[in-house]
Amino acid sequence: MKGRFSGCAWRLLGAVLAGALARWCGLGLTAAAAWMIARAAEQPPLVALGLAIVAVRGCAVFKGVFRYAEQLAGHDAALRILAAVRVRLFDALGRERGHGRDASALNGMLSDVDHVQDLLLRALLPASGALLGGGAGLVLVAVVRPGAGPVLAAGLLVAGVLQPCAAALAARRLGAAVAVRRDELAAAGLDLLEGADELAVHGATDGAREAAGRAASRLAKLERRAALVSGTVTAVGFIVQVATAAAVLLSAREAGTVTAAMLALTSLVAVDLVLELGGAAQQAVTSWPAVRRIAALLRTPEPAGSSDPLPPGPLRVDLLGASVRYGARTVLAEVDLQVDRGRRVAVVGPSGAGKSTLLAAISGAVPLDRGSVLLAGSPLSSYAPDDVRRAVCGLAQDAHVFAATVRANLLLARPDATDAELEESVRKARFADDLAALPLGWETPVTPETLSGGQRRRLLLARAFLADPAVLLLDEPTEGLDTATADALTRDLLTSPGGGTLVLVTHRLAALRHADEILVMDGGRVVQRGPHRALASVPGPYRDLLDTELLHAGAPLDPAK
Ligand SMILES: Nc1ncnc2c1ncn2[C@@H]1O[C@H](COP(=O)(O)OP(=O)(O)OP(=O)(O)O)[C@@H](O)[C@H]1O
Repeated sequence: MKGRFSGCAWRLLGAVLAGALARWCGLGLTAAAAWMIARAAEQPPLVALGLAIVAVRGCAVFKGVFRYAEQLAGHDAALRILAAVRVRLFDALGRERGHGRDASALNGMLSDVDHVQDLLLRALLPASGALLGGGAGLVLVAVVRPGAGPVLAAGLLVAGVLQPCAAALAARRLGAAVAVRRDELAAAGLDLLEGADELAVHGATDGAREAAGRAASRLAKLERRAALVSGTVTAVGFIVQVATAAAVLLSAREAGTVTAAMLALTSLVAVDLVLELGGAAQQAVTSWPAVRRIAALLRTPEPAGSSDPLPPGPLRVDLLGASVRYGARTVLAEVDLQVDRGRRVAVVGPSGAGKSTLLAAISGAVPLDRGSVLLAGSPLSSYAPDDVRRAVCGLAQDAHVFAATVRANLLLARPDATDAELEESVRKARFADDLAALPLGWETPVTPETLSGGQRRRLLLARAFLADPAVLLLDEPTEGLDTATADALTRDLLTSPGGGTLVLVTHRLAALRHADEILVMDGGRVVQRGPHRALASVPGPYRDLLDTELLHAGAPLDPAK
């Protein structure tokens, strides 16, 4: 991969060189043309203009050739770099597996990659061309008329430093504000489109439309301001350009009309070249944050070269002071957990207690802020990520049903599963009746939209059973089932022989008397732990949850029995 980047560096250097040559030809063309026109006014013999004529033709031709070469080499280098960055980005994403990224975050990342291209083609190449071109103009003027050199240098300084700084500042301030307003408008538009039915039902369509209108006018106002600032910066650049050329003309007037005209026009072009720095600075400011995000992601450490093999059968899981943070918020706080091989642990607690996060921490799908996860006594990182993925999995809240047949959706977990194993998995997951009702049975094509929430969950549960991992993590597997079926399924999970080590997140407590241990979580912490009988017999959060469940079921509050 390094070789691929260094190959791109050479191409990029070639593009910079071609860009510089194109600009030097442009300067040469202007200087020669200006000299030729001014000299022609003196009506010399044609032969005196011969060299200038050749120079004008030559510079004009080569300017186009070099410009083309610059574009070709620049785009070639940028596209190669982009391809290499994308490959590395997907590798890095694979390594950090999930880590709280959703589809829109991934889309954002891919558009970040496009900024790498913008930075190269719209900032780096124009900036290098501007500096090399402007510098060459200065050298030419200073050599022909040393006195005019400082005058042009002053003009170049204003055009090449102050103007880009002003442009960058405006891009930074207004660009960020415009992005916020654009998001606001997009969100308001989406609300109007996707929530049209609900808005109509509640008579809130006009209000939502007005909110979107207000967001649109706020954006338009800001964009007008941005356009005004950008126009002002461009106008100032133009004034600096003309003023510099006039000042050079004045300072060189004693060198004769021909030389003075040539120097003035050369200065005009030199400042014009340097003014490209304004656009380059704007682009750099816009693209830099995205490029930094990409660079940070690419720094995700490569997996260790060698990895331990995972022992066969159910595996022991240990969490040692595991903490997870999302931004400034701690959602899992120093959780300790030991689950021996083949043991079955249930996790309960109110919504937002951190139960799903705990499962994600065990599987390594979210990075720990502090603490560690051990699998069979060794840190997760000591095993190959693919081995961990296969050994520690199950049913996550955001598990996906693929647009394929029921059979294909299940075989994804174990392509070599027999029909008997497939049938056993759907029976255990209570999906058999749903399957029988499907028009083509196992061969029925399904999508996330064609199944009900409960059916989707049961199909995914069947897939988790079929996978039969060494550590089975189940997040609310009984969601969408009636309470009797849900309790029967939970009881099966906790009592049937075989299977891997189980960590089960559930909100139904009725069948938990069969669990080896129950963890009660609240606010990211384990607030109570123990077997059902012990927890149910003392006042505390578990007893409260149990009382609530029994009250809802209309049963007497005698949970310890
Ligand atoms: N990707 C994320 N970014 C930011 N905060 C998150 C993210 N995922 C979860 N959280 C927050 O972490 C906390 C714990 O979430 P978690 O999903 O683990 O709770 P839970 O106990 O499983 O809840 P529920 O029973 O409702 O599924 C919640 O407050 C949630 O808002």
